[in-house]
Amino acid sequence: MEIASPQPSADEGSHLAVDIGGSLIKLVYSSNNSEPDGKGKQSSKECSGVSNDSNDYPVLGGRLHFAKFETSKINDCLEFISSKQLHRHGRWRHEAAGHDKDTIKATGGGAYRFADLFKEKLGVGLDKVDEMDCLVSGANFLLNNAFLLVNNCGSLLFEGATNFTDVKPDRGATNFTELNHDMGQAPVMELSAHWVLELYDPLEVGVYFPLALRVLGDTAVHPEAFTYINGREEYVQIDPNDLYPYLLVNIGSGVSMIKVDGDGKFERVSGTSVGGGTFWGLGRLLTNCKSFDELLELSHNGNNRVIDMLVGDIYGGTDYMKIGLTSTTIASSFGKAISENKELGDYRPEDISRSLLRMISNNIGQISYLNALRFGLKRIFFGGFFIRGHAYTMDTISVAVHFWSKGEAQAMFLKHEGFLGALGAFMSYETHGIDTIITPSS
Ligand SMILES: Nc1ncnc2c1ncn2[C@@H]1O[C@H](COP(=O)(O)OP(=O)(O)O)[C@@H](O)[C@H]1O
Ligand SMILES: CC(C)(COP(=O)(O)O)[C@@H](O)C(=O)NCCC(=O)O
Repeated sequence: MEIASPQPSADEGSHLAVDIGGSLIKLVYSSNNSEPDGKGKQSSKECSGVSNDSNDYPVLGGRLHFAKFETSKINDCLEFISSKQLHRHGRWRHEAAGHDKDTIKATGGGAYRFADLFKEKLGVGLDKVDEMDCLVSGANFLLNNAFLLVNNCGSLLFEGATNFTDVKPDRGATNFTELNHDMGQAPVMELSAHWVLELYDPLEVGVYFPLALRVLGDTAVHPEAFTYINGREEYVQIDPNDLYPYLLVNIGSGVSMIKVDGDGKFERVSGTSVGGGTFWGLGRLLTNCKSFDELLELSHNGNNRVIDMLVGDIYGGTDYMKIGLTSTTIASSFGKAISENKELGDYRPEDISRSLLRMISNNIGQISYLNALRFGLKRIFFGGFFIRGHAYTMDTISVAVHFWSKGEAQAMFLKHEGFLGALGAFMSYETHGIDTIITPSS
């Protein structure tokens, strides 16, 4: 039976795309209003029964919204779509254009698995888009557009920053001109691109909320890729003329490694079944954690050396430098568990979580490096929700890539890590509206 839904308001979603993976459902949808989601209406966080976290991304002429749900809670996701009428807008647009398409773009295995459920509950069909195509087009879009911003120094305007003193003065303060700071009006200032990169980090957006980006002269999307070295995120300026080839490693439930040579030009060159599903699945069994976040949180206070067998454990506390191994290098993940007379309950869940996270991240880093080496690729971009911007995960992956490649290959992480597929599906609409969203009105 179809879920009864309220009438949509004029300014809400105009397109919706879904990526239904083994673990999570990702939604990308646009709205025509430039107000942040939740202002005067129900935000995705507030929507009852919805266990998602979401963020939205203010772009010119509208907003792109990102939300995720556990795949096992698909009904919550359907309720969310219905409550916001996200499935209606694309359809109206199609109808207005003379195409009667009662479909929404969908990728991931769930586009097949749940097609009947979408039809039954929402009355829409799923127009399936290939998962690898979507990952690549989503990644290419983000990586290419980040550069446009970098290239447009001096032509950007921010409106609505409530307090300029909140803006970090040590970061490019000399590079902006305050154009208008009348208390009665929204302050407007001109910024250099570098400065915007810092300001526009979604992690910091809350500080400047409500913030709208207005661009004079060119497209603007915030930067996407960053390296994670010694605990520091460094944004990377990527020249679209020098973007390809690269290796895209998507760490979802499983891991896909894709060599990308251009728009729509790619080959899935490798993969591994030891990925995010392994960490969450094995971790849940071993620690009795109730959520992925709890398992990840546990790892913060864990010590992997309690369970991992180190080179020093085997070599009586000394290094094995002849082959480049220090005494603290992990010789065997979880190896200590065989040599001690201990049961699972004797180990702290924190230590188990830490060892597991380290083992899986390190393994993915090494396989990625080998595939980069195989094809002579210098850049590896990591996406997928396993990463979750988590310091230890990114650090382990970076160290694994750096250690083996001796700095020849660079590991980079994508800010919209888990939304590549959904974004790619969104962009597969013939008129997805992204151009109107990010192109400044004259
Ligand atoms: N809230 C969450 N619930 C479950 N898994 C999560 C969550 N956040 C991150 N993850 C991790 O992300 C992985 C899924 O990543 P994702 O890119 O969405 O892949 P998929 O498309 O296979 O669902 C999970 O296997 C898990 O390791
Ligand atoms: C089958 C998949 C493409 C599905 O994508 P996911 O839902 O995991 O994001 C992925 O799980 C995968 O690439 N697994 C690894 C399979 C292998 O190469 O061994």
